[in-house]
Amino acid sequence: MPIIAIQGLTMRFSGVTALNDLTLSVEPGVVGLVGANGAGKSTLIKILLGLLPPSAGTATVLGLDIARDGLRIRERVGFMPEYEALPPDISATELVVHMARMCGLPPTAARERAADTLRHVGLYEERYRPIGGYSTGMRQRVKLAQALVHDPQLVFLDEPTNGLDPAGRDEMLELIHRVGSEFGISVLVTSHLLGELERVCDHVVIIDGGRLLRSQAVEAYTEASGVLTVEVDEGRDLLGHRLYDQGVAVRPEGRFLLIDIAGESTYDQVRDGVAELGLRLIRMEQRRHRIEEVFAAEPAAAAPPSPVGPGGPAPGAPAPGGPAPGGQGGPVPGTPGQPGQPGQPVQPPSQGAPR
Ligand SMILES: Nc1ncnc2c1ncn2[C@@H]1O[C@H](COP(=O)(O)OP(=O)(O)OP(=O)(O)O)[C@@H](O)[C@H]1O
Repeated sequence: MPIIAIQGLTMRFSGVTALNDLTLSVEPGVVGLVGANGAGKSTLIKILLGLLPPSAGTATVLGLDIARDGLRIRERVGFMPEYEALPPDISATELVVHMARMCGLPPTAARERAADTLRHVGLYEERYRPIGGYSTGMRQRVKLAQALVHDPQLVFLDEPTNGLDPAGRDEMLELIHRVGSEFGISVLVTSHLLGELERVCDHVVIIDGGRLLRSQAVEAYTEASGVLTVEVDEGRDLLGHRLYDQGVAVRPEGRFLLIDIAGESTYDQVRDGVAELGLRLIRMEQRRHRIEEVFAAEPAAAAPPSPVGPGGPAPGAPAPGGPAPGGQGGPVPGTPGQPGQPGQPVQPPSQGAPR
């Protein structure tokens, strides 16, 4: 049974349509909800919690109707809001115990659950310090702890990595992964960065302007491409030139050669080339797409690759064709990069982007 089922959900504010006829079904697991700023993510969460009545449409959360069962939904669902309103003068323990009591836990159980939860999020040592002295990363963890303290079946995390440095972001993503895998709690996590959710989610939903763009398993976004990544110990350019002379579409990228697969013969040509040149083959594998490549800007995506060979880029020069396999990826061409942020801000897909 889906944990969230949405049918024709529309939310109009004066002059703004935040959600536009959204229909979506979400199965248990760790699910990413990705969209640019203003795409409608927070509005959707508020509606699903039964806090905001939609202009049109229906939805159920854990089988409960958002129009009738808001209170019961909020008993079973934890919520980590995007914006913080944490009281600076009290400790994490006081706040999280208070939230547990608000959820109906008796005093002793509330204290025990709060201590456990603060340990899980890595705040156990600091739990008696006033929140006002916490770093951004610690405050995000307090927000996560209060969302988990009543042992929900499902948790909504709204931009949990906001404001975190790369190390803090990695730690938060690891925590989110553990919430899903170790605690068995389903997660709906929002982000405006495609790349970071790819690492922790089973499924990613992409919305733009309140409309659904895509909803599918992460593997479906990252399916194998028609490009072969080849790495040799030394002699990358020797091999590249040889393949180019044989009519193979080949281009350098970092220490790799990227080769368009024309069929089984491409593998044979690479293998024969490596053997005849006496090189040591380190890797030959079909490259997988990264989610953000699906949304790469049209002009760059359409640019013809430069071959290795006459007129091609100098060995070692940055090559077109996207991020290095297994890397974090550079900025989408034509958009400003976000220093220190893995993944890309979501770009509305260009006209020709696959859907
Ligand atoms: N209470 C409101 N009154 C008027 N407009 C609103 C209200 N709440 C949200 N909006 C508008 O609805 C649209 C969607 O906002 P929402 O906060 O859901 O987006 P988001 O994807 O969560 O983005 P962000 O991460 O920037 O918050 C935006 O244009 C926003 O300005």
